[in-house]
Amino acid sequence: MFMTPVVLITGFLGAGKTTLINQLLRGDHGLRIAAIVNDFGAINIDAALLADAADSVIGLENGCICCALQGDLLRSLRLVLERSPDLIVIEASGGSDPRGILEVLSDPILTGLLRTDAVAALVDAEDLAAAPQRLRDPLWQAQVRAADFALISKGSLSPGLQAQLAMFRKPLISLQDQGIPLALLLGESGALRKAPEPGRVTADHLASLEWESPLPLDPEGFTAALQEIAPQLLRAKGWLRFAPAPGDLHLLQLAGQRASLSPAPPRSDVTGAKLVLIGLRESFEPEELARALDQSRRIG
Ligand SMILES: Nc1nc2c(ncn2[C@@H]2O[C@H](COP(=O)(O)OP(=O)(O)OP(=O)(O)O)[C@@H](O)[C@H]2O)c(=O)[nH]1
Repeated sequence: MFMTPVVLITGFLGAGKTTLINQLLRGDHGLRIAAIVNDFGAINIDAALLADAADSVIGLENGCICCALQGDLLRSLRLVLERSPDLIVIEASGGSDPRGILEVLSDPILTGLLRTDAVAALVDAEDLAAAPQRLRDPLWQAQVRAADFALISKGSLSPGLQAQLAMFRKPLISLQDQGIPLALLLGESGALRKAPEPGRVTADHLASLEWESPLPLDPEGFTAALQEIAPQLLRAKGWLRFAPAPGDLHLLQLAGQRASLSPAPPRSDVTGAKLVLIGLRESFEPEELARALDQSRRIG
């Protein structure tokens, strides 16, 4: 009997999971791929970024599919299976411990319907170089430990970091040098799998804020606000319009040290701005962040 293969993509905030899945969906493999994505914040940005490329996309927001949303994930999987895709890709939020998701995938209700083919962890080379303490983050470690292999994004790891990562005993694949390992992602990595250690790490050390503006922003005010708040942020993403040309929608991406704005396809639900900001709880001040961003609404 055919069992639908499932690929789980995990990795820390901003490591490149959505980017990888987009490339996978658009690849020249002829497969009908369904995607299930889970954003850390309440605004479902990843689902929108993948919507054009997948056979079907289900976005699960406002919670984590490794714990609070386990039931939603199970329902989504059953819904997606009705469409008989060739492959299901699940993007775990950067705040998930993949063990909770693997638990759902082995739920007896799904027995005989799907099989977990690959668990890949994205490892952000830029982020590790700038913040090597990430290697000690229990959530980051849980994501790498649960994976069959690690995909290194955003450049190469220094020899020192490579040696530290080697302690996790996972095959390391450089996306920059080796490209996307389609064979591993599409079915040949099951042999690498070992049962994950029991337990679950939570994302209690992370905090998030959803910030919206009904009005377009002042570009200079926004740039100044972003510079001011950047030290508190691990990740920010969302859509923006600026006052001089409110017809143009922009996608903001901030991951680690890098921020970018790019043109985004039209959306009628964003008249000004819709952003999700994520940081470490110990240094994350939502009121302060909102106050700084509110300033960028003031034009002139
Ligand atoms: N230079 C470079 N940038 C990348 C690469 N992969 C992703 N990015 C950029 O990193 C940012 C975050 O990428 P995403 O794919 O959204 O990361 P993510 O892991 O899905 O993020 P979350 O779901 O928010 O945790 C975006 O600005 C991407 O364009 C890469 O291999 N190289």
